Amino acid sequence: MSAQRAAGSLTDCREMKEKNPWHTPVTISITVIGVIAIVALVTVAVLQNKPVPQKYKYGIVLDAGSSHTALYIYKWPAEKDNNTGRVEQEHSCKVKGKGISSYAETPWQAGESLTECMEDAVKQVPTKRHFETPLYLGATAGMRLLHMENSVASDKVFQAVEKSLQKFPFSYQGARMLSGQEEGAFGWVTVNYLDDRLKQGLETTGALDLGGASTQISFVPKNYIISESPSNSVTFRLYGNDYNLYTHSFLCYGKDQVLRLALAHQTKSGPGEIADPCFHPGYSESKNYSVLYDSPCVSDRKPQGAPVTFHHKGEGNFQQCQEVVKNVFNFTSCKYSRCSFNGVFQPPLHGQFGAFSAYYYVMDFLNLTDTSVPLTTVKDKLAKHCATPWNQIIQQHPEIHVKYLAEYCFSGAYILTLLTEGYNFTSESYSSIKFIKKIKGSDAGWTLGYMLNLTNMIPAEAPDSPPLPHAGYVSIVTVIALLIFTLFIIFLCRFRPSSSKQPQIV
Ligand SMILES: Nc1nc2c(ncn2[C@@H]2O[C@H](COP(=O)(O)OP(=O)(O)O)[C@@H](O)[C@H]2O)c(=O)[nH]1
Repeated sequence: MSAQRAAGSLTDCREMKEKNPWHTPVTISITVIGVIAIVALVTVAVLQNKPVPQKYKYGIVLDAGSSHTALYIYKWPAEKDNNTGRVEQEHSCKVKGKGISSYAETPWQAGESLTECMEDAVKQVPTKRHFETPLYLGATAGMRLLHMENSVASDKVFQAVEKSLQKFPFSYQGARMLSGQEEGAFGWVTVNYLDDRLKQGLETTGALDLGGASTQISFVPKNYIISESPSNSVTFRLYGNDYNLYTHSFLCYGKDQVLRLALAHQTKSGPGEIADPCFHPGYSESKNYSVLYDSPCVSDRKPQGAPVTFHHKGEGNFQQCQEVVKNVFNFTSCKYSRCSFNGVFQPPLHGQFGAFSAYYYVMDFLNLTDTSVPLTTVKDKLAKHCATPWNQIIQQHPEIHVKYLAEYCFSGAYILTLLTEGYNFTSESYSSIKFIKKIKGSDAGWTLGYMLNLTNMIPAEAPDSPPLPHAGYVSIVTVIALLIFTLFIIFLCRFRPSSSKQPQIV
């Protein structure tokens, strides 16, 4: 029936043209005007909503760690309101030499050490963006220890660093010491931001950071009773979601300071020689006592009348090494419902964890980043590594810094002990840890979270998203315009002839 009707109306249209010769030009004119109107409408829609060419903003953060300083340049789209565009790491630069806290006696050198990476940053950031690019320096546990030891010296180091950074054409925002709690919390923000967990309100990932002088654990526990230890809690409201984060930073439990603690513990028995199970058989070095005890983490353990040097000899025994490492933890006192170690409150572990910094360096070298491998196998592999003679290790890895190479057995044993005995990861929950260096091209660490916080780049409430993306908007306008035009043509065909036929009827 409808096909017949459609055929009928087509015949009508044909008849109409034949009977009304003036009708064709009118229809053509209307059609042309209609087409022009639609083209104009769609052009306006396309141009009005077209994204402007991508421009970027930049931010620079210097991570002044205990062992070294690293500079990170971040970049994000400039046209997003309130800087809410996705932030990515654009570039990084490792400052040559040691951390700024090692320049306590020559503070000006701390400032000077940053010059090369800063000059690199000047080249990396487009010149017209220099003056508006914020520049931050955050110092962590190395400077915390120097401050404890000698606050005048740490102030001088900060002054020297500040003087040096202000010479560059960026918007200098200050150099300051981060608290352990900030270091832990911003590491957690970085990991979850990069994984897009915050914006989407997904279950968050815990953050495990192992530095040279301190180590941090941060995660959102299940059924967390904050009042049990308020100093371990940080609350955030991000993208409209509330987070009650547990975080703790263990000063002196970074891998360099723990090595000192372990050695200091062993020198108690006899100061002339340390037969160390955590170093490879055949390893033999003469070391300086004053260097070993030159840290507030161990200074009170220095034996009376110790000689100037001691002989550090490797034994390569993983089982014994584990015992040595366990001795640096205190598991006896806990005034809370549960503790990790040294009387520090820790709620039950919950969710997945990302372990970065030295966790990654060490486990990656040892080929142990796969946490689906049973813990017993991990320990067996590490025991084999520890028992390998030192000369063989050097021969097998000529490209690796000897200091790092000598310490992997100790560091591996420390990491496993810290995770299992310290934080209570079991053979089952060990697989919830992922050893990571980067997430989507950006380094895992506290720096990105620190900058996101200081530049207000993570809003407390979820931003209003535009109702449609640009392409969607243009498509809808086009479809609606075509629909109106088609209806208009149909209307013309069906109703116009009847008025032109009337005079004939009359
Ligand atoms: N094996 C290895 N260790 C590293 C490397 N870079 C840094 N480390 C060590 O890893 C530990 C942590 O370094 P880092 O994350 O820079 O911590 P921070 O200096 O305390 O902020 C320190 O003991 C460093 O000596 C690396 O590339 N390889």
